Order: sequence, then C-alpha cells, then structure tokens
Amino acid sequence: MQVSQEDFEKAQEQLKLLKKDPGNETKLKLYALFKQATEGPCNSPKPGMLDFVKKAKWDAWNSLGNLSQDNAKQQYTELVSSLLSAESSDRKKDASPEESTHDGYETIQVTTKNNITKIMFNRPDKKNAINHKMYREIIKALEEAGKDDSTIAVITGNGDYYSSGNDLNNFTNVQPSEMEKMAKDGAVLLKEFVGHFIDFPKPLVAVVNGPAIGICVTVLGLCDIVYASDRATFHSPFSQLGQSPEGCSSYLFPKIMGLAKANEVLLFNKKLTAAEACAQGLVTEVFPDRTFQKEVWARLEAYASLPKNSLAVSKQLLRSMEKEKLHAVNSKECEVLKERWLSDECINAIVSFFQKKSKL
Ligand SMILES: CCCCCC/C=C/C(=O)SCCNC(=O)CCNC(=O)[C@H](O)C(C)(C)COP(=O)(O)OP(=O)(O)OC[C@H]1O[C@@H](n2cnc3c(N)ncnc32)[C@H](O)[C@@H]1OP(=O)(O)O
Repeated sequence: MQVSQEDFEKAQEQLKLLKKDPGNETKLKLYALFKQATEGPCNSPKPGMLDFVKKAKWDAWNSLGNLSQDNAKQQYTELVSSLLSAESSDRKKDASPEESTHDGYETIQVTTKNNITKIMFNRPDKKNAINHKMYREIIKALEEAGKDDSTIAVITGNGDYYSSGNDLNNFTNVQPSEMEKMAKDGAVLLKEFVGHFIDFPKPLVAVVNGPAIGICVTVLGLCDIVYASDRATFHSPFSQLGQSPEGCSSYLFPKIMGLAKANEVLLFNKKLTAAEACAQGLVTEVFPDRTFQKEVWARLEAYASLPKNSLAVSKQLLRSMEKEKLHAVNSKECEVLKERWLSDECINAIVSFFQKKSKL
C-alpha cells in the first residue's frame, strides 16, 4: 500500500517526538530515504575521503540506487512508525515495576511487585513444614511487609503443598532434661508468631495453593481474605497429635463456622475440602487449580491498586474490635499447648510420625 504525501509529512513530524537517539546507522537510513523520497536518486558529487560525515550521508543515499520516490516515502514512513512503537513499548516496560526480592531469607521467599509483598513458604521437599528458622523468618517478613510500601501482603506456598504445618522435627532430638525448656521456648515463639498475624497492619491475604495442615490452617482465621485452589484441603489434626488448637482458632473457628462445625474440625480432626471450607466461611473463594494462579493474582493486583492508606485504616478498624481478645486467646492457647507438648499423648504421636506409622 502506497503512503500519501500527507502520511510522509506526518512521519517527519512524528520523528521529532522520538525521545531517544535511534543511533547513527538508523539516522543515516532516515536521511537517505528522506533525500531519495524528496529529490530522487543521488546525483551530487561524492564528498572527499576526509569529510567523514558528508561522505557517510552520501554513501547511504547513493546506496538506495534507483529506488522510486514513492517506495522511499513508504520505507521512511514505516521506519519512523517502527521507531515510535519500539520506544513506546520500552516505555511501557519501564513503567511496569520489576519484582524486587528481599534478601536474607532461607526458608521463605519474599518478593514485592505491583504493590504486593508476597511471602512464600519455600521448603517444598518438606511440604513447607514450618521449622524454628521458618517461624522466625515469617515473623521478620511480616514485620517488614507491615512497614514497606506495599498495599497488601500475601502468604502462599511453593510446590504442591501450602504447608504441612509445624515441622515435627521441632520436637525431636531433645534430651529429657531439656523438655520443659523446649516447651517453654516453643510457646514463646508460637505466641510471637501468632501475635504478628493479629497485629498485621494492612490487608493480609492467604493464597492456599494446596493442602494445608495445623498451624497454617488455624492462622487463616486471622487473614483478611483466603483464596484456595480446589486442590487445597484444610486439616487441623490436633487431638490426633495429642495437642490442642492454636492460632486463635479456639475462638475464631466457632465464630466463623459455628460451634458444631468448628468442633468437628478442631476436636475430631475433620479434614475439609476447599469447597467445604468455603461453605463454612473459612475460605473466601475457591478457584479451579488450572487457572488458580492467573485468576487470583489478577484479582489481587486490582485490589492492590486501591488507596493504600484507606485499606490499612479500614483493616485496623475491623481488627481493633477484637485485638485485645485475640491476644488473650493466643496467650491462653500457648499456655495449654506448652503443657500438651510434655504429655505422653503428644510425644507418642510424634514418635509414631517418624516411625511412619501415623501418616495423616
Ligand atoms: C514452635 C512450635 C510451634 C508449634 C505450633 C503448633 C502447631 C501444630 C501443627 O501444625 S500440627 C500439624 C503438624 N503436621 C503434621 O502432623 C503433618 C505431618 N506430615 C504428614 O502427615 C505427611 O508428611 C504429609 C501428609 C504432609 C505428606 O505426606 P506424603 O505426601 O506421603 O509426603 P511425605 O510424608 O513423604 O513428606 C515429604 C517429606 O516432608 C517431610 N514432612 C512433611 N511434613 C512434615 C512435618 N509437618 N514435619 C516434619 N517433616 C515433614 C516428610 O517427613 C518427608 O521428609 P523426608 O523426605 O522423608 O525427609
């Protein structure tokens, strides 16, 4: 398709809008095409060898031979248009923020992009079981995410599990004389961990990519939104492990699900499917696993473009009604658990897990 004189003139104007220097080679090409389009083939005498600039221009024009003026106009117009569109896509790339990775974590991966700080459990070969180091790293990541520029924070898991909960190795290799100390230190760490969920100052979203067990199920009640893949399951097998509920679930689960349903989950180890957890109010929405990541992240990016401060004050307002109560529940639950960890029921359950007798 031939370009009109008007298109050719428009291209000359558009060329002036280019922000970046397109480089000497392209500039020579533009010069040559312009001369060919407006004057026809090069007939002027060849400049001397030492007149580098004029010679380069002459060579470029002369290289077009007998290219017709219409063809030259067309090539000129096309070249300008391709330069402009390349520059505009570069600008778009620059405008879309890169993901930044937060340093200093081993058991989790923390990244920020599009106003979202993502805290990802990252022990996929251990089904993202939470060991002592990971509890401390999650606490640190929540502290940082609470203060950084992100609008919302997201917790998710790497691999096929969301998390298999407390790493049962946390209770192993402890000498009998050290048991009390282990239980006391465990209760302090757990209280601090859950406390950070209670106090988190901006919207906190759980993206439950697969099965979830124990502590990572109970703290879902402290998250503001829970999105789940239809592959996810929710299991808090506390009595099976000789333990008792934590993460404020003894208070929040009956509030969320009603006492009758919460009892099945917290007393009798009932494992919920994602659909059941959604029907009982623990999960906000369930997505097909095939499209889970795409749909959820598109949704979260839209949420994260809402006014940040408004979201934070609203979240804090909602939480403020219950904060004191939640901290009291957390303290009580940790006290009870401290005792449970010293019980034969609990010790036997852990031993039997490692003897591979009691896979849940
Ligand atoms: C500071 C202390 C605070 C305590 C807070 C109180 C918290 C309570 C809870 O969270 S209770 C819940 C505890 N979790 C469990 O009881 C789950 C135990 N794990 C399992 O039942 C299974 O591993 C499984 C169902 C999650 C997965 O089964 P399967 O698909 O057959 O895989 P594997 O069992 O082979 O697991 C692969 C690999 O991961 C290790 N692993 C998985 N989960 C845990 C875990 N919770 N603790 C320790 N290790 C775990 C498993 O041993 C395998 O390791 P290996 O490859 O053999 O080295």
